[in-house]
This record gives sequence, C-alpha cells and structure tokens, in this order.
Amino acid sequence: MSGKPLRLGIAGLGTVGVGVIKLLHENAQAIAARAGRSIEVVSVSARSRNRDRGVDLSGLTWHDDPRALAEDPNVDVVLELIGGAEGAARELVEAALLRGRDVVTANKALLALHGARLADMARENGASLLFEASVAGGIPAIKLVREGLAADRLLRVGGILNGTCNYILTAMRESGRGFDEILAEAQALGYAEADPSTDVDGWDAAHKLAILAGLAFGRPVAFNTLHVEGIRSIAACDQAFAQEFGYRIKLLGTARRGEDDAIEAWMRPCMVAQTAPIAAVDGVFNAVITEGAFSGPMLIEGRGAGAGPTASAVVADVIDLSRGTALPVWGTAPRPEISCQPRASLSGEYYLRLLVQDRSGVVAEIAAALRDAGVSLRAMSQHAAEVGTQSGVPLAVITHATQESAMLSVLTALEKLDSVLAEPVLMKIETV
Ligand SMILES: NC(=O)C1=CN([C@@H]2O[C@H](COP(=O)(O)OP(=O)(O)OC[C@H]3O[C@@H](n4cnc5c(N)ncnc54)[C@H](OP(=O)(O)O)[C@@H]3O)[C@@H](O)[C@H]2O)C=CC1
Ligand SMILES: N[C@@H](CCO)C(=O)O
Repeated sequence: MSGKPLRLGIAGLGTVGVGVIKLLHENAQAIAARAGRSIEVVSVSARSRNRDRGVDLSGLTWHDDPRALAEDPNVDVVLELIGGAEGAARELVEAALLRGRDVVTANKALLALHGARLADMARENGASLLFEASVAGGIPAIKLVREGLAADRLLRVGGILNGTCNYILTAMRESGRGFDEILAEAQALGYAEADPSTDVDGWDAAHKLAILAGLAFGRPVAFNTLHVEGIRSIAACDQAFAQEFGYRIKLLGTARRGEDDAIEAWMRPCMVAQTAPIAAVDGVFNAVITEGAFSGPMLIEGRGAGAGPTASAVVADVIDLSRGTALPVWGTAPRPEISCQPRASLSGEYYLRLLVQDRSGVVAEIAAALRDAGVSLRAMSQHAAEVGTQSGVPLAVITHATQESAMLSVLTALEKLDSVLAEPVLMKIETV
C-alpha cells in the first residue's frame, strides 16, 4: 500500500456529500485495501457553514466558494456533489478540469447537457471525469456499459431510471388512488423533491438515459433531441385499463441503435407486459436494461437513489482513480454529438385513452379517426364514469403495430371532436 493518501475535496454536503463522508469513515479499511492507499477528505464546501450535518467536519478546510476546491493545493480529487447543470456545479467542474484535476460527480444534468464539452476539457487537460453515481444510484450502470460490455456492439440501453416516478406509478396501481394524492405522499416520505417537476416530468430520468446512450454508442447524444414525457397525465383509470389488458405502466427510457447507426431515444410512460421482468421492478427501485449483439439482453435492478447507494457509487469512482483505472469520458476518443430520430419515425403498438361523451355514435367517430390514419385496433374497452367526476367515460384502445406519425394524426383528428372531453393519453406498448 502506498504511504501517500489520496486527498479529496468535497463540494456539496447534502444527502450524497454526507453519505460519502460516512461511507469513507465506516468502511475506511476495506476502501484503503482496494484503493492501495488511504482516502482522506481534506476540504469541503457547501452553502451554510453552521448547519449540523451529523458528521464531524473539524480539521477540514472550509471553502465558502466551491470553485476554490479546484485551486486548493492539498486536493488531489474534486467531488462535485452540489447538483444542477449550471451555476456553482458547472463552474467548479470546469475549473477543476482546466487545471488538470480529476473530478468525480453524481450530477446527471451536468453530464447530459454539457458532457461533450466536459469530455473535451478532460482530454485536453489530461484529467479524468467519473460519474458512476449519476445513473441509477447504487447500480453500477456506467461500469456495466463502458467496461463490462466494452467489446460488444450495443443495440439498446435504457430502463426504469427514476425512483420517484416508479414509486408513484406502483402506489397508484396498488392503491387505486390518483396521481396528486400519491405525489403528496412521495413528498412526505422524502422521495420526491418539494418541486417535483424534474422527477415527474421525466427530465431526471432523461438525463440518465442520455448518459447511458452516450456510453453505449460511444458519443454523446444531443439532449434537446430526446423525446421526453412525464407521468402527470396518468390517471387511476389508466392503471385499471393496464391491468385489464395485461400490462403495467412504467416510466421507461430506451435508446436504440437503428439502421446506419441512427439513434432512437425517448423517455415516456409505457405499457409493458405484466409478465416481463421489468414489470416486477416496483417502488423506488431502478432497473437498467442492455441488449448487446453478442451479450444479449440483461437487466440489473437496485436502489437508484439515497445516501448509501449513491455514496457507494461515488467512492467506487474514487477507488478507480486511486488505482489509475479511469477511462475516457464516453469510453472512446471524443466524437461529435449525435441527434436522436424524430418522434414521428417511431413505431410499435400503442395504448390510447380518451374521456368521451357517453352517447350514441361516439365510438364510430373515434373508429373513423383511427381508420383515416390507417391504424388498426387490437382491443377496446370502456369503463363506467368514475364516481364524483364530471360527465364522460374513459375509453381505451390498443392498436396493432403502426407508425407513431399515424398516432399523432389520430390525436390531431380527435382534437376536433366535441365528443372527446379531455386531452387523450397516448402510451407506447414496449416489449422489453
Ligand atoms: N439524493 C440522491 O439520492 C441522488 C443524488 N444524485 C445527485 O447528487 C448530487 C447531490 O444531490 P443531493 O445530495 O441529493 O443534493 P442536496 O440538495 O441534498 O445537497 C446539495 C448540497 O450542495 C450544496 N450547495 C448548493 N448550492 C451550492 C453552492 N452554490 N455552493 C456550495 N454548495 C452548494 C448544499 O449546501 P447546503 O447544505 O449548505 O444548503 C448542499 O450541501 C446532485 O447532482 C444529484 O442529482 C445522484 C443520485 C442520487
Ligand atoms: N430523484 C431521483 C434520485 C436522484 O437521481 C429519483 O427519484 O430517482
């Protein structure tokens, strides 16, 4: 074991930052044995200096400005655990990389939006940038794709990448209650943020998918070309229809390699068969799926968030740096960003749910809209009006395989019908 410790500067002392300090303390011996030397925290930064964080910070250098960690001569590795694609987090990471200093981060927004530029900065300055904790918390998703499957030609990556959404969808299904009620419960339990939009509107999961896709296909994807939908529109009746048709609803992300290496990538609520392995991934758990031309399909399930799982991934990156095993950011020499194919080019079976007037001729109007777009029906069901709701009944159809462009035409036609009382809900039926 080397006599010289590896010295860390930690910016951000919230859930993850404090989790890292606790893990380094509680598992110090095993970590030092694996890293080949001891790992020491020497400097820290957060907003509020006086907050009791439940860990002993005495003897550590405190920086009010996290960017000072990039220049602190006693720091070997900077840990960015602040969060956010812009502001202090981005400034710190860029400042550290520009000085050739190695960085470990858990920040998926930063990587998804600025990964291409950060990879260039890391390469140009001989620094490493590691981010295992940014995707699916404690699941070693990045190592799986970048290292374990390095020899394969990946055809698909994705999975369930947001624990808050998976918790909400699971609780809705199990209890029959609506989205708003379960969201409030998730907030009370500390799963969802006070402003839950990053989670429930799909952005957090989409950031993670973009990172996985970048690693799988050896180049960053242009994040603004990903199709992103959240789960706010899912109602109790959708859960009931899903059950009836033999499906479960999951916020699912997929990035798929198409012909000529074009990339299809989306994050959206989907129907998956009740018998599919991913349908059984419930509650706050995440699952990462890969499919390689040589390795075939794979699914890993685990805790995608929380202090312990996330700190475990952060410290694994630190151990890699200590061992000298860090790799290029996207696993290969940097290549330019690639755009995802437009939504209209997708295809598959679809679930379409409407709230419609309960009168003669309505089903014929809807069937005509589907017929005009060349969409064939596989199944249809109508439920009684929910007690206490306004007039209108939920009606759902399952289509045979079709182009998404055809389903978008159907939506346009339905907008013009007086019999359709609310915005339709369209979900892809995904075979995983
Ligand atoms: N929580 C989780 O389960 C997971 C989180 N992540 C990622 O890890 C990162 C950290 O998340 P988490 O620990 O939950 O976040 P928290 O909100 O719990 O902590 C953020 C920390 O950053 C500090 N901070 C905020 N702004 C500044 C600033 N301008 N200057 C200095 N310090 C600042 C805060 O200081 P103060 O405490 O003084 O307010 C706080 O200590 C994020 O990128 C997140 O996406 C990834 C996987 C899972
Ligand atoms: N908010 C995320 C955890 C951080 O990645 C989730 O619910 O999965």
